[in-house]
Amino acid sequence: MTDHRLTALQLHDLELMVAGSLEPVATLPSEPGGMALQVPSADGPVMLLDRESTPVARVDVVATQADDDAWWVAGPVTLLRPLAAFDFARLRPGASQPLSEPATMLIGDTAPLPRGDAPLIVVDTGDARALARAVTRAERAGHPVRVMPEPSAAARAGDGRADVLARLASLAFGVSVELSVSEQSVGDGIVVLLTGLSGSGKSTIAKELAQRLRVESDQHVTLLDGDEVRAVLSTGLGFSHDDRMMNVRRIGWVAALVAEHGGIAISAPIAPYEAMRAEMRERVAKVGRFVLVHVATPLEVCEARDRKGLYAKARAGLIKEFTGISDPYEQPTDADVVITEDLSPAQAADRIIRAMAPRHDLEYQI
Ligand SMILES: Nc1ncnc2c1ncn2[C@@H]1O[C@H](COP(=O)(O)OS(=O)(=O)O)[C@@H](OP(=O)(O)O)[C@H]1O
Ligand SMILES: Nc1ncnc2c1ncn2[C@@H]1O[C@H](COP(=O)(O)OP(=O)(O)O)[C@@H](O)[C@H]1O
Repeated sequence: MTDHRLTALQLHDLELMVAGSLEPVATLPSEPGGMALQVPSADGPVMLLDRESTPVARVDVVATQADDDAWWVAGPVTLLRPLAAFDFARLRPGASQPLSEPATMLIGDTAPLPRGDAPLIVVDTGDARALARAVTRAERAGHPVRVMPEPSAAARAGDGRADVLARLASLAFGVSVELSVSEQSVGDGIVVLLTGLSGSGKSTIAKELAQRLRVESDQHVTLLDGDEVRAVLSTGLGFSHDDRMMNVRRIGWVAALVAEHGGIAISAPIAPYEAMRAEMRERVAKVGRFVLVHVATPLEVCEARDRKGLYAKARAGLIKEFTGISDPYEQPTDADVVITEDLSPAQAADRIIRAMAPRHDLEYQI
């Protein structure tokens, strides 16, 4: 007897066999479909162990194929005990809720959601976090959702993967299946720059935005916190024209790096000068998208808020070169989004998210 610890996808194979969507037979890799098992020896039956090393099924080997110093084995699979529950069990094959058709299957982390409330099929690739995010995103958008466990055969199918998944999903859920495909590329990175006076609400909105995107987007989100930037990245810099230019240049450099690697960077410096914002836009445009958000709370409102007492000090001449009082704030004329003070931070985040997804604005449901 040989033990074989199943991979996440091979566990899906068993799940589909139990649900009746896959033949209950292990196959050789040269045969289409089924579970292909490579084991160190081909003597006798193979015991299949789950992720906790519990024996869950047995393969009675009827065919073998040598491969370097291992063997591929094939034969009927017998389930020995119920499989441990999979994530979102209620949505998986075998849970037998009828689905209206046609259903759309999302392939890839950023596949656009269809309009309306058409049923969606999310693929479980074995990444629990990605699955949770995809299901949450689709359910929040009001779609009935089912989860299709990716079988090992789909992963082996190369370019044919999407077709294998669609065919099996159609079988598993009894509906015709359309595909919505996306593959994330480097150019998907985004930099959001929130600019505005001190106290305008940049940090509050930036935090709200980061929180929302961490749930709704499949991209990694980096919040370049203002205080942290000044304390670490720009330590030693003050508020002279040149120091501010350098501060925002550094923020732009880090943010562009995040975008270059496919992430979302959110930054919220005052960024008072047109030239520094243009420089950041130009730098980011080479690697991803740049979204300029003007938090346009008027000076009187910011000054009335004066949370840190800085405006009072600036008025009293105790702080020199204070933006809006004794240093200029050059109003942006090229903002992608303008946030007025009548919007709540949540409404402001909504607007920004819409502006971030111009190509398929239903990708982020608001
Ligand atoms: N002279 C002067 N002018 C403007 N702001 C001042 C100044 N001195 C200190 N502070 C505090 O520093 C925060 C602004 O830093 P930033 O890095 O965002 O500014 S800049 O983009 O480099 O212009 C800003 O914080 P926020 O209120 O969060 O905007 C101020 O609290
Ligand atoms: N609609 C609003 N949007 C954002 N902040 C608001 C709003 N209304 C009131 N505030 C308050 O204004 C202050 C803005 O501070 P902050 O977000 O730190 O601004 P900034 O980062 O631009 O200096 C916070 O105390 C926040 O609670």
